[in-house]
Amino acid sequence: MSEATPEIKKGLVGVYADVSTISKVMPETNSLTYRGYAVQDLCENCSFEEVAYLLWNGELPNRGQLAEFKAAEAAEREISPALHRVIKDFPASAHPMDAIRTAVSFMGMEDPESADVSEAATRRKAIRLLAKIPTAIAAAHRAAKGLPPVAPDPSHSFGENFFNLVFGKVPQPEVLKAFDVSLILYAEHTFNASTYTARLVTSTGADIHGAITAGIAALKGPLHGGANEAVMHMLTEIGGPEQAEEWLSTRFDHKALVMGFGHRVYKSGDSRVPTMTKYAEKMAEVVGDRRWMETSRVLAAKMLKEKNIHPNLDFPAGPAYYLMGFDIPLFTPIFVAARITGWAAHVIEQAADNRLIRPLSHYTGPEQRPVPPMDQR
Ligand SMILES: CC(=O)SCCNC(=O)CCNC(=O)[C@H](O)C(C)(C)COP(=O)(O)OP(=O)(O)OC[C@H]1O[C@@H](n2cnc3c(N)ncnc32)[C@H](O)[C@@H]1OP(=O)(O)O
Ligand SMILES: O=C([O-])CC(=O)C(=O)O
Repeated sequence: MSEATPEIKKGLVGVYADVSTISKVMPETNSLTYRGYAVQDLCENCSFEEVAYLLWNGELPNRGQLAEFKAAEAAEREISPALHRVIKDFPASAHPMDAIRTAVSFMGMEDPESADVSEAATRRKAIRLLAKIPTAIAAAHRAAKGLPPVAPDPSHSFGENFFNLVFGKVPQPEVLKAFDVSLILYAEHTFNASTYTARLVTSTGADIHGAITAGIAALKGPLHGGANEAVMHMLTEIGGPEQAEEWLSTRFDHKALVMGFGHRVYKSGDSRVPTMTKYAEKMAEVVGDRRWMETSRVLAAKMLKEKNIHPNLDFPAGPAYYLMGFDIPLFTPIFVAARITGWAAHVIEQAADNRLIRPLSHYTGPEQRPVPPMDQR
């Protein structure tokens, strides 16, 4: 006798899986707060380091707390000679997301507190991850190009350090500000797929390096963080605003996805897009190349008019990073460098009030049957 099919929430659409005090997405007003502060307000008034502190501690830091936090992060930026050696041996063709996923897993094996899942140890490990992830991303990127790594400079801010590690120099203030804004916007977004992955791993009692390794694997997918790279591949394939309408019509004819559009939660606009677009426009001005923003404008207008689908954060972030000079395969690793803050906040929250995450599946395979002898199969 077949059982009645229970209600299945495919993709867990609309399911509340837990409570959280970290951030709030309000799709009805296209808004987002971190610990109660509007993300736009944080972008205009805070540095990425202040936002990282906020996510991990629940309140913005005062001057002394910020100085202490920045010093703790700056002191942990070096990666070990063993990790440098491993990175040098990565295949040059490896995707940087696979490189940083492997590097974080390696950092877990080296971490002196690897097996300690107490909150105090997890917080110390989170700082080490925040500090070392840019060093590993940049070392792998440069090794794949046959370049030596650049040593982290503890006198640099988080953003300055990232540019210096990748390019060996720090850009002008407008570029640094746009980069910092992108990190703040990418830092946290409730129970998205990668954060939920990190919480699920944490729910088994596993350590933060395991949770973040899994989070990075989930973020790489083109339906999630990988979309910021896909957006730029799409824009370069289109070539310019003149070709954008026709290119999009062909996508519609093939019922193909258009990268950087749509969102599971926001259906009438992603809270972060106006701010990121403003800073991507500034990058276009700084570089003196409006082609990508013009192409984006044509695509967004036609998507809205014909499909009623809005862009998500990856849509303006892609061209912003391109205009800052980053190679396309570095875009999702930059997302990792930012989202480690949100992931770690969720790891800490999950562990503090944990219950193993284990949903049910409704079986629709063959009825129970005996194993036939080999000569009857
Ligand atoms: C930081 C981030 O992770 S933001 C997300 C980044 N991802 C992307 O940009 C990839 C492209 N977008 C998508 O694949 C999807 O919009 C997702 C995965 C983000 C959300 O998926 P869902 O919530 O399952 O989509 P949703 O149910 O709202 O889709 C509704 C309809 O719009 C269509 N749609 C949604 N997004 C797109 C898109 N980007 N291009 C074309 N059609 C789309 C769906 O195919 C669906 O059509 P249907 O009703 O004819 O089947
Ligand atoms: O919330 C989501 O599903 C995806 C997203 O925008 C993010 O992780 O920033």
